[in-house]
Amino acid sequence: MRPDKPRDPVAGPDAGPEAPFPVRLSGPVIKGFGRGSKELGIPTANIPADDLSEKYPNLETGVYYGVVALDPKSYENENDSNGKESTTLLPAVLSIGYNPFYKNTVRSVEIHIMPPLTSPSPTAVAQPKFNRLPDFYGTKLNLLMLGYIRPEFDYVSMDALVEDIRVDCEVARQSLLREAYQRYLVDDGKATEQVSADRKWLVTF
Ligand SMILES: Cc1cc2nc3c(=O)[nH]c(=O)nc-3n(C[C@H](O)[C@H](O)[C@H](O)COP(=O)(O)O)c2cc1C
Ligand SMILES: Nc1ncnc2c1ncn2[C@@H]1O[C@H](COP(=O)(O)OP(=O)(O)O)[C@@H](O)[C@H]1O
Ligand SMILES: [Mg+2]
Repeated sequence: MRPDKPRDPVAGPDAGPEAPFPVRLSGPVIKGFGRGSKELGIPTANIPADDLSEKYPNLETGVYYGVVALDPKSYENENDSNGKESTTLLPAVLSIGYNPFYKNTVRSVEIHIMPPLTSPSPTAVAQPKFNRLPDFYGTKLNLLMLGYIRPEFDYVSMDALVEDIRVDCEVARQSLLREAYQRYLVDDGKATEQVSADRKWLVTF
């Protein structure tokens, strides 16, 4: 169960991602158990977890934040109205694990894509409206994980799970708004070679 104590507003060092981050994951968006949108009102794009243990044998289960890109060849976003392919980088919060509340027996990677940091946050309020995009099953997704938020918990109720995910969205947002993290989303001209290489990886499909 979740420990009964207040949550930190940000996660990870202000100076920027600390080892093992950034962690790169990618894969096609697959079907999950169909609970995210229907039961929780929180859509999560699931990607295969198969190669995790080989690529990152020490990666803990838990909740993380980072940046995602969707392959523009199969996913059109609002910047594509002129027919030109472009890739938008978006903030994300995700869980990797067994969803103790649902007692899954296989590990899953579930990514909730949030609105751009320049838009008002829909989860800053007690009655949140989680971000919803047109479906993009089958689209290739690149994810750069930048920090760890918390372990996965079981909960006394679905409302308690939803409230904790709402707070995760806010923690992810506040964490990514810090300069050393925001530069993965927006080119501020101050990116190091490593940050530029990670940004380039994100938009390469
Ligand atoms: C940010 C975030 C945090 C989550 N934390 C937990 C958790 O602590 N415990 C849990 O059982 N499930 C957690 N989940 C997983 C949800 O239960 C899961 O997304 C839901 O079961 C939808 O599954 P589906 O994609 O297979 O439909 C979390 C999901 C997200 C996006
Ligand atoms: N903000 C979002 N973040 C992630 N996926 C979203 C979002 N908005 C819409 N989707 C779509 O919803 C699907 C996930 O919904 P969900 O109810 O979790 O179903 P599933 O159990 O199949 O993963 C994603 O695969 C994607 O196509
Ligand atoms: Mg899902």
